[in-house]
Amino acid sequence: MSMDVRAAVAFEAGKPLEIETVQLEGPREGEVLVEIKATGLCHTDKYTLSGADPEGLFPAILGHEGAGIVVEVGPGVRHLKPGDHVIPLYTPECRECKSCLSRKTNLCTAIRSTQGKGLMPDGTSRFSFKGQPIHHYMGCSTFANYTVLPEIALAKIREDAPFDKVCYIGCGVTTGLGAVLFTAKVEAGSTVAVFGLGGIGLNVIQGAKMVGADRIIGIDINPEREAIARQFGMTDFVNPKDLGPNGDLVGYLIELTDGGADYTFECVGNPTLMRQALECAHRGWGVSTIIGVAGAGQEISTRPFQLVTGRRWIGSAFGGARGRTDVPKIVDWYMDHKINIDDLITHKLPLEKINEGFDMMTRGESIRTVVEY
Ligand SMILES: NC(=O)C1=CN([C@@H]2O[C@H](COP(=O)(O)OP(=O)(O)OC[C@H]3O[C@@H](n4cnc5c(N)ncnc54)[C@H](O)[C@@H]3O)[C@@H](O)[C@H]2O)C=CC1
Ligand SMILES: N[C@@H](CCC(=O)N[C@@H](CSC=O)C(=O)NCC(=O)O)C(=O)O
Ligand SMILES: [Zn+2]
Ligand SMILES: [Zn+2]
Repeated sequence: MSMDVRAAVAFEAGKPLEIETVQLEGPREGEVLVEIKATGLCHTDKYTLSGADPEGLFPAILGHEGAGIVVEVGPGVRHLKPGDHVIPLYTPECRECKSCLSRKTNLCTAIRSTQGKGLMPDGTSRFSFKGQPIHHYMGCSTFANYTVLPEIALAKIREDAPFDKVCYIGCGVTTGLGAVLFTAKVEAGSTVAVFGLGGIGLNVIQGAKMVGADRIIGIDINPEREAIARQFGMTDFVNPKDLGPNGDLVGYLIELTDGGADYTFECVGNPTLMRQALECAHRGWGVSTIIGVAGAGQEISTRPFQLVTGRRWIGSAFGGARGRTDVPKIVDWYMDHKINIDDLITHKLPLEKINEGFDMMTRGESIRTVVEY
């Protein structure tokens, strides 16, 4: 049986999303139908819509930062029931695959190949429009008021958590906090440099403050980001534009930190900044974590000497978090006022105005926009 749902459809790269009524089939074996109550707009959605994502497929229903309620479960679903509150996981946690069992990574491989093709694990799509299939996106497709996901791609959360806030835990909050806590494992007393103070970078700052970093340096070309970053724990702000057209950002940061930062994070998706973030990490022990997603064909480079002399270059997806295990805990942190989400959600829109949310992101006016259904 299929149902009508409201969705913002990405028909073509580089074109605005179009609000349409599309058809959604019910859940099959191991799948769950979820009513999405709210979704955040992440830079990654904009990146894929732009056409820069080598895995980008069209038409598709984008969105991967949602929260909602289970409506129906398919055969074989063991851990969820109608009425449960959930957060969709673009990084699932099956607890059975080689990656999950390794305990070395959060990158569950159980359904990654079909997810990357915009399909459910059985190789088909549940969405269609005028009889033609529409691709799923990152296994989530939260820009629709109902969606279907595999059970292993849903974190069950407490029922008193507000959807319009905790949806952000579905990507940005977990990515930023997790990169500090689970990937880099920043210690108290550290010096941290954060490149890019958007929806991800501000959560890196929040995480660094949480673990007791002494000094937290924020780097952004948007001067509007200074005040909010200071509110979240940034101690020093650097606008690379203030250094002039030939400014030496790396040299400036090394001097500012007496030899380099213990930990640096790239939260923009710009290979030049990735190099700068590595090179301003401290000789001998500095760790630089790439979070930003770069466009198709882009590559990173540095002199191998930078690594020979003890800097380490690592990356983090979904903050290294194991979604079904860690996301409910992060929801608890929010409910216990241990983390601040409210001040990062700067705008709320109905689905019909979703393109305005992306326009504000492009102009640097919003941190996170949330669409409430
Ligand atoms: N690895 C992962 O798991 C995830 C990666 N991402 C990626 O993280 C990146 C950031 O995402 P959001 O914070 O949502 O984006 P955003 O658009 O909210 O923030 C980007 C920030 O970077 C700043 N910026 C742009 N160019 C800059 C430059 N040359 N120097 C310094 N600052 C600059 C902007 O002013 C803005 O404040 C994106 O590439 C996104 O795709 C997002 C979520 C998860
Ligand atoms: N599809 C892109 C890469 C996109 C990417 O790196 N995604 C991140 C999450 S970004 C969230 O906002 C991620 O978790 N990647 C791991 C994964 O398995 O996709 C490309 O092909 O370059
Ligand atoms: Zn995201
Ligand atoms: Zn797995």
